[in-house]
Amino acid sequence: MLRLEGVNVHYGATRVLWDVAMEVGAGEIVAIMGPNGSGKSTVLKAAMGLKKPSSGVVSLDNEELQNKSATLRPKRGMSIVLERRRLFPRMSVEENVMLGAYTRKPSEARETFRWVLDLLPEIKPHLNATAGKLSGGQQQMVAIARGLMANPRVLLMDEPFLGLSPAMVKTVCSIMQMINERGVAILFNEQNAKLSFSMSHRGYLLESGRVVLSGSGEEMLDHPEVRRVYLGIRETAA
Ligand SMILES: Nc1ncnc2c1ncn2[C@@H]1O[C@H](COP(=O)(O)OP(=O)(O)OP(=O)(O)O)[C@@H](O)[C@H]1O
Repeated sequence: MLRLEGVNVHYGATRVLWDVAMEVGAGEIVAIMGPNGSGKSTVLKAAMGLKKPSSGVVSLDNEELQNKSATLRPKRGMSIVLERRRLFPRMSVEENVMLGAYTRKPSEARETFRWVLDLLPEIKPHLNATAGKLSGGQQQMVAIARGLMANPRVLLMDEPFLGLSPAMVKTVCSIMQMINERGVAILFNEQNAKLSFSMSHRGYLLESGRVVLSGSGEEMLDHPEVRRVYLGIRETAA
């Protein structure tokens, strides 16, 4: 459904993505893993239309979107949960969540809001609280709720586990699986190889702006390069 083909991105004269090709099928969880600065966030921004590729194709269900405005994506079924949550700290939780529905009719938005609260009951008691007062984990849930308000078929998540406690990582991980079980495909990025690939159907390894490896989550975890460089496992000779 979501496809990137030959995507190149520059920041000024610096090229940061090199012919990136990726695909997210309906109902999949797909991870982009790679070290700091490898271009993971830029891939998501290019997919969402927040950074225009210098060349290449971004398509959703075969409709090319790379030259269209970012505001079309939510209407087509794409939504993003941005890194470090990017909430409006002085607005209430409910106001922040409802911002995710800016392209929807009020009646549809109300219905999705009920669905979102069903899925994320943890935020219910905080709806009137100021978003900036919540813990990091709670804020991440609010950000996810806001992303879901567009009723996406594909949800992009930029470093969803950044700065969370191990317990909260587990919670967010199971929320992502729950969202996925409701039929929403997820493309997310994360620096931890074990976490990325153990919870995804497929994964990509990005290094210096290039896709250097791809495969099922299991294949990625078993790959000698991933094991050696990212999992720190030294193979012993037989
Ligand atoms: N707005 C920008 N202007 C100039 N260069 C940028 C900008 N945003 C990112 N870059 C550069 O592009 C490259 C890729 O950055 P990106 O944030 O996509 O990587 P990342 O893999 O997501 O890294 P991290 O895990 O640290 O978030 C880096 O070299 C970064 O310095």
